[in-house]
Amino acid sequence: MIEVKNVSKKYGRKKVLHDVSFTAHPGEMTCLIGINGVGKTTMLKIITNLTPKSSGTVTIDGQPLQAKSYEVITFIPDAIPMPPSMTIDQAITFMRDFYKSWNDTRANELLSFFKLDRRTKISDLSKGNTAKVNLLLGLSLDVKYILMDEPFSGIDIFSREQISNLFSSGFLEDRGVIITTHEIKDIEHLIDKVIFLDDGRVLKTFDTEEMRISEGKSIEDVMREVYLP
Ligand SMILES: Nc1ncnc2c1ncn2[C@@H]1O[C@H](COP(=O)(O)OP(=O)(O)OP(=O)(O)O)[C@@H](O)[C@H]1O
Repeated sequence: MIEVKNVSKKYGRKKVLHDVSFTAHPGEMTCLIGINGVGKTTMLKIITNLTPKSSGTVTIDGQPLQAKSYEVITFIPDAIPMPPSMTIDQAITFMRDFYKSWNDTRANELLSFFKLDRRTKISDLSKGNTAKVNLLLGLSLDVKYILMDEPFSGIDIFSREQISNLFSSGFLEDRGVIITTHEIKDIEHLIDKVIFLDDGRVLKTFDTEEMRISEGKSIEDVMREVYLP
């Protein structure tokens, strides 16, 4: 389990996260929802130690993040972190050399799922295909927890559909996923737990299935109540 407890973050004098607490579990998709600038990316970067927190604690399976944690958790940023001059194949080789947890079989499955040609240069890919390669590089690591920052941002409806199909097709297996988004339409059916953020604060947290059963509400219904009172 990933446990975020009373985490606050300041950039200079600006406080961007206020006492944020939540948990994310293996086998579940936890979604951080909020408009641009509420602190979603900062939260993911704090969990993976890419940015320091000002206070609070983060533990992964009861342990604070340490160098070997990168074999259990990965962060997929909203833009591909590889040079545009690389081919997909070179990016794969880089990842394979760098990470012990790299899984070539999974990478090959993803290449065929997305119908990508490994000889293509990243600079020659469409926005949608760039997003798919970015996901492929992260999802091909055999890690227990995957953090994804806005995987649907700025891509066409067909690419969004294909990525959403991938998420529901068993590729995520029993891994724990934390995903950020400001539009839940494409993945609403896949989300187990929701954390609404506003201005760096948790507004509401709920289990989607429980909410559907007890109050008959979808995530979008609750969103309207929370953000448009
Ligand atoms: N390195 C930084 N230095 C100073 N301020 C920053 C830095 N990174 C983010 N911020 C500020 O922190 C706040 C939260 O940013 P963050 O990127 O975490 O939000 P977000 O919810 O992910 O937004 P988006 O959906 O636009 O990515 C914003 O006001 C942003 O301008």
